[in-house]
Amino acid sequence: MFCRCSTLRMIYILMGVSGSGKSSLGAFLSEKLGWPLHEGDDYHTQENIQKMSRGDALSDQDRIPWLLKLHQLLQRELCAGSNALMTCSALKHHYRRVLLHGSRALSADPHHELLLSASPDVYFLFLSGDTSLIQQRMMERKGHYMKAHMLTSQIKALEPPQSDEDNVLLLDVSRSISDLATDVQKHIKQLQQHK
Ligand SMILES: Nc1ncnc2c1ncn2[C@@H]1O[C@H](COP(=O)(O)OP(=O)(O)O)[C@@H](O)[C@H]1O
Ligand SMILES: O=C(O)[C@H](O)[C@@H](O)[C@H](O)[C@H](O)COP(=O)(O)O
Repeated sequence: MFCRCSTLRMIYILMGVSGSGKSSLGAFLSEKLGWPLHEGDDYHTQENIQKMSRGDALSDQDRIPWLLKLHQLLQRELCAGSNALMTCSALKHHYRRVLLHGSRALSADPHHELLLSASPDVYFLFLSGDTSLIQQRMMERKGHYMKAHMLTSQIKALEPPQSDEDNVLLLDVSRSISDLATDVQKHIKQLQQHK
């Protein structure tokens, strides 16, 4: 259950395929806003990391326990009344529901109204754009277990947020990190005005 209090706080989940810029934008925003950044990849099991390092895509079974851990972390931040940032690929609609609603999303009817409604204070920043640009950046990225050829399976798994997910800000990966951060800051201002 999400805590509801009157203090203004928000959590952004930076989502998108590997190489889309989640960590880069997350680190930039964390520095600029002074908000903590939780790197979703830090919560993967060793088995998941080893699997991805071997070049195998994760399955739903691999990801669900990871998403439940991230859900708990989100809840702790919300209950503490903190602003925070989190990176998480959150590739599928179901994964985003698990992040927002935890185990309730596993047992409930997927079309249940509760699960389709936006969760207050939690927004997704969806980094999306040209596949060849992302692939190029992954090839140039040094020392990461996720190699560029894994992008194909990431894109195959991706279910871009549709209109029933109205808690999403779309960000184009071709833009500079500082321009993307400016858009996020504008979004924060708009939310503050409407609180
Ligand atoms: N908007 C951007 N402009 C230029 N380079 C970027 C941008 N976003 C990410 N990169 C670069 O692309 C690579 C992948 O970004 P990263 O933040 O690691 O993605 P992710 O966390 O989604 O896997 C990094 O080397 C990063 O420096
Ligand atoms: O759901 C997944 O398949 C993983 O979470 C994946 O999307 C994630 O991208 C990797 O953990 C690599 O990490 P980077 O996103 O930092 O490349």
